[in-house]
Amino acid sequence: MNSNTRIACVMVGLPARGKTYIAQKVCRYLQWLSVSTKVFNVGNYRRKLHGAHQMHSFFDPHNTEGEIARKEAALEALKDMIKWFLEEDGTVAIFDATNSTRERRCMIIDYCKKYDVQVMFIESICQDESLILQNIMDVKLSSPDYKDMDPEKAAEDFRARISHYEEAYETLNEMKNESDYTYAKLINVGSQVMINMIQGYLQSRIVYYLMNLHILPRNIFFSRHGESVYNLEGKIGGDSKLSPRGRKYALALPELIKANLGDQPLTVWTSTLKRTIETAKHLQYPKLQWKALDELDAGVCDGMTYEEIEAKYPEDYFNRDEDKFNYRYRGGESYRDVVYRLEPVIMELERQQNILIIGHQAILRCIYGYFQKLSQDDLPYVKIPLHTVIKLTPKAYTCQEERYKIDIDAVDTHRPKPKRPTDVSN
Ligand SMILES: O=P(O)(O)OC[C@H]1O[C@@](CO)(OP(=O)(O)O)[C@@H](O)[C@@H]1O
Repeated sequence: MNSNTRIACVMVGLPARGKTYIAQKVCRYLQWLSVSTKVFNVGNYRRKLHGAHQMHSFFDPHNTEGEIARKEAALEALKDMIKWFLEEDGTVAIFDATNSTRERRCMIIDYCKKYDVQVMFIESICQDESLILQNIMDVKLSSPDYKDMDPEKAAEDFRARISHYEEAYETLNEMKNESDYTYAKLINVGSQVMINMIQGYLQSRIVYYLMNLHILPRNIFFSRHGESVYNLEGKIGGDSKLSPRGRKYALALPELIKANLGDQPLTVWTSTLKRTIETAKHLQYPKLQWKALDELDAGVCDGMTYEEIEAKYPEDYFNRDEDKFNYRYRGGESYRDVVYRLEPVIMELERQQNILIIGHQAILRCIYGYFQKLSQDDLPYVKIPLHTVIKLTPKAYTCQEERYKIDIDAVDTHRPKPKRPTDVSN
């Protein structure tokens, strides 16, 4: 990938079409892959410049004052975006606004051209009235625009705002001077994607990701394998079997899943290692083994205890705690390496509905970190205990989380981040 690549993903579409949802998802996906990415939400600039409580008339295309004010907000956001590219070495900016007229899109293209920023439009079209309504209820009414307002009045005002935008809305159209624009048009998120002039690696990754997104309700379950013989002995890696308590956990798992899911369909994903396959043994669902889900490779330290590593490779042991995300075991992997190898798993997870992943400590940390937006500092230390099922339910912009601990004892394999004496300067 060319390190000078700068891409502005410019959202297009009427209000309440899921643009912000898509913007946030793409941002998270790229940040997780260590691509420097940031969302610029023009609504926030508008509120900062012109106050939060603008009623629908502000958005009327015949209201010249409102028109000027909205353009001003867009320009402010554009300036900040360019500043971010230049000063903070940004790679992908997501410009989140309606950008619903050709004039506005033309202005953005001209502005970005000057700074050698590629523009990729992402248009979201939604024809499903019930989804639009749900979006208004779930997201828009809690926006700062409608703080302390009667929800019915707020919904009415928001609908009037949409009508104003509808009046002026021009969909991306290759017949109307937009034939050389780079864009992806999403119709009813998850059902149809049309693309034009996509170029380069990053743009195609983004399009592929957009093609896999859906907004159907579903649950993602995570469980580590039951306690393994190596866990009991404090050894890392390896391919050991379950301990007697681990086998008990495997027996108890189906009931917990059934109690949560009822008769809904589910697919179980495991790694290719014995301890996850054994844990999935009693689950009566379709199963899939992924090599990509195998535990972080500890290289020369595989099969050792942390104490043995500290004694034999003290420098490595220290370095790992200094920067656990980037530390790569000799002949093995780092958390960063694991994130890259899990990319196809995330892509497939986005496409699927109910999935249970029976995985490993480091692997589940990386996948959980994607959904819960953990930083690279926190991700390698997050607690994913044995004999616990984590259920994630994706919501508008967050993931609701529940944890179910099965009452079967297991060792604790979590090592907290060691506290180093802080630098005392006077
Ligand atoms: O990154 P740290 O915190 O060492 O955790 C990863 C380790 O977790 C372990 C257990 O200590 O996972 P698992 O139980 O899946 O075998 C090791 O195999 C693995 O090296």
